Amino acid sequence: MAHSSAPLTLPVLPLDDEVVLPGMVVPLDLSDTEVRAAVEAAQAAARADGPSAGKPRVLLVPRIDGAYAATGVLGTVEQVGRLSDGDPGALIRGVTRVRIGAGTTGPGGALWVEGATVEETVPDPLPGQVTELVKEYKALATEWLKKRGAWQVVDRVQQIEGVSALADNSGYSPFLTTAQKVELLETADPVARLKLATEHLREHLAEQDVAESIAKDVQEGVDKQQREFLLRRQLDAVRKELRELNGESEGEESDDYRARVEAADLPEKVREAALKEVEKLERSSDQSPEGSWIRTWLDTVLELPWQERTEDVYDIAGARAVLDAEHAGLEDVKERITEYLAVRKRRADRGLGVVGGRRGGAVLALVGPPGVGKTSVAESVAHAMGRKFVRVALGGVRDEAEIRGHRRTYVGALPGRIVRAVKEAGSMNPVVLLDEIDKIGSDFRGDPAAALLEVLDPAQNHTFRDHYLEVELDLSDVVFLATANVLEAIPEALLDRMELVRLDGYTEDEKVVIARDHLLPRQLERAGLDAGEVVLEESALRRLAGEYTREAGVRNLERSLARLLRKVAAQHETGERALPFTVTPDDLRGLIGRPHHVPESAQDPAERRTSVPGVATGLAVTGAGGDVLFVEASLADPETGAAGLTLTGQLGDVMKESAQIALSFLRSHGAELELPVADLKDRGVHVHFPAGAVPKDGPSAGITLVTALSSLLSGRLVRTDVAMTGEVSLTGRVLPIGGLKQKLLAAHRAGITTVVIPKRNEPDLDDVPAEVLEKLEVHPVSDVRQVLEIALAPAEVPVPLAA
Ligand SMILES: Nc1ncnc2c1ncn2[C@@H]1O[C@H](COP(=O)(O)OP(=O)(O)OP(=O)(O)O)[C@@H](O)[C@H]1O
Repeated sequence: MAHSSAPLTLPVLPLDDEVVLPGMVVPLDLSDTEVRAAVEAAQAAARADGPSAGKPRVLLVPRIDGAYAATGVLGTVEQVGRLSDGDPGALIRGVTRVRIGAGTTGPGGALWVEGATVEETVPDPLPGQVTELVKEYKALATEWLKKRGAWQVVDRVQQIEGVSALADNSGYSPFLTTAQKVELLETADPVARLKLATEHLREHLAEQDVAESIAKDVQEGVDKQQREFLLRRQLDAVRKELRELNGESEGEESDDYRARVEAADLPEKVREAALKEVEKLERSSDQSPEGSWIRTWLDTVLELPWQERTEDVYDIAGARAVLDAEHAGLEDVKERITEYLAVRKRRADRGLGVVGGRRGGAVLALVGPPGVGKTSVAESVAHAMGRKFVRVALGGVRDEAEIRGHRRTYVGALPGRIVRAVKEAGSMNPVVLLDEIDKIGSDFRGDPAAALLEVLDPAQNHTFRDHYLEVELDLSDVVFLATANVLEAIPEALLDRMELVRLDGYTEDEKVVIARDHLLPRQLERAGLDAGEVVLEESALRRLAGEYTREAGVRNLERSLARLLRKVAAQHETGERALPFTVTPDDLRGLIGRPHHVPESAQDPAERRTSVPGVATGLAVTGAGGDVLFVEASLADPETGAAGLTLTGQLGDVMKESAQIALSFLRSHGAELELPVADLKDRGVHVHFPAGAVPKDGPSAGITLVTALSSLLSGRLVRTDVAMTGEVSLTGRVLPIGGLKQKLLAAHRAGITTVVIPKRNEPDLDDVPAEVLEKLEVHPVSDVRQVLEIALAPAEVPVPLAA
């Protein structure tokens, strides 16, 4: 509430861009003529009024853009003197609002106006809202003052009583604009004025909060940057000193990836990707893990032979000569490889790509037992083509990432083996041997075979994408070869893409030639002996192959030769032996000990495996090539033994079933064969396949099982010199089997002279080397009864039946 009263006439003191509210005390500069005129007029008026007049009075009126406000403040001149800067000044106190009326210019140039003081009324007692308002204003003002560190003023503000005085105190606030202050001046109602003042204060505090938090953020950012900058400077200094200590020159640290990428001969897309990484690297700090990932990646990319390729030698006759020079025998294999090279050459001549698609024969797979020369034949292919050779061992690979790489985000990520192989080769068109492709597995980590399919597929492999590398790699010029021990274990889809080349193993004659022409010269060199210093008689080599080793390949033969030569070299060094030295079969024992493999037929009859009824000799193919395998059968005591069929020796399901079939056949047909099959009724049968640690499977032991059981029941021995292979049906038919060549080679190695084979395998005999067939009496049969006739020794031989 406010109303005007008591007319006054006072000299106007104009305030430019300044507002004084009642209660405020302000110093004013008297060197300003208008101010001085007003003050002097007020002083003169006071003097004229005599001693009771009180302090001189002026009317403080804000003047904005030359226009006076409608309300002013009556001010008393408290003091006249000097201001802090030495100018004459007056201290004026605002007292009360005055509404301005008409004006005239008076003595001394001062403007005199008439006015009426504005009376204010504040409700008493204060309504709750107003008390709250007072509290709020005081709280906000306190907060603001504290922020500015104006602690001494806080108490004064807290002590101000009266709504009007409190509101007018805000006139001191430096953040209020002149217009806002004029508004406060012209708001006569104290409660409304306090509301206004509170709002301004609240707004200002809020603005300040925002500004502060921005400032804080900015400051923190600046601090961090500064810290990082300083640390980097220190790091650089330390590095420099280290380099100096190590005698390196500046910049030798080949961190300059950008220059390296720019200088490298990279395909356009790869260069783009690499430069992108360089940018990332430049942005990242030296120590960040990302930086080190990027460097490893860039190193890999820079080391790949993107534009390197070797010139192909497409001289087919020359290639054949290389193959012949490096390997003895293996006629079929060399033939097949020569054809493969010839087709490649013709297609290359016509500008055609590699033969692709299913069964396209893009990949030659060399299949055969260990040590038959698969790896070394593959290496010869590379020689023959004039290409680099790299071997990728796949045995035991179960993780797709091994082939295709780990994503870069993975800790310790690496490119896959294919990319590593290309890097190792140093050319984009090497011969890559996928070794032991039959030994890849698959599990929850994905299917490596599927990744390999992509690698081998000519339709896809020109844009092979390794997860780590992320840029495409063209594998279409790579010649892929594969090796495997067993065909059955190669994943079907892969098998589909391969052209198989079989290496079944060597005959003794072939081994002798290989040993003489290839293994011996190599091992002589390894032992530091000159060619011709140690010579092995052919019969010595033959015994070495036949009695000291029993294998499809020549790996152990090579080892035995190495052992022998080391021994001779040592003897020569100690003066025990003069060189040159020709090794005869009789020298072997003294040099490398007793032979490990004596043929069954050469054993003392009582020592032979087949010296008791119930044991027959079978032929099998394992991962190590063909082998002879015995089958032992026994009958349990009716009193103590368990009934039924017991099988031991790590058998697969198919083999177990063929044991059931053999037993069922004898149960139903035994009587015709004059076998005491009644024994089978209540006595348990146990069949065991020795070499129990080697897993065995397949149906080809069928006729061996029937023979062993028949021998057991009849008490007739199985002939020691006979071995057999064939599946048997419930009616006694003999069904064909696989791996005939390997089996016959094994039989020959073991000193077997008679073999029984399924009639339907007769055509396979063409693959068996003539020298082996010459030494073997082969009986093709179609019925198991024929087998028994051949294999069981005559009944007259008196042997006690083992219970
Ligand atoms: N026909 C051959 N002529 C000359 N050397 C041979 C012949 N066959 C094998 N070799 C030699 O026998 C050794 C064994 O061969 P290699 O390592 O290539 O066998 P592999 O079949 O690859 O065996 P694995 O399946 O265990 O890898 C090699 O030193 C190889 O040179």
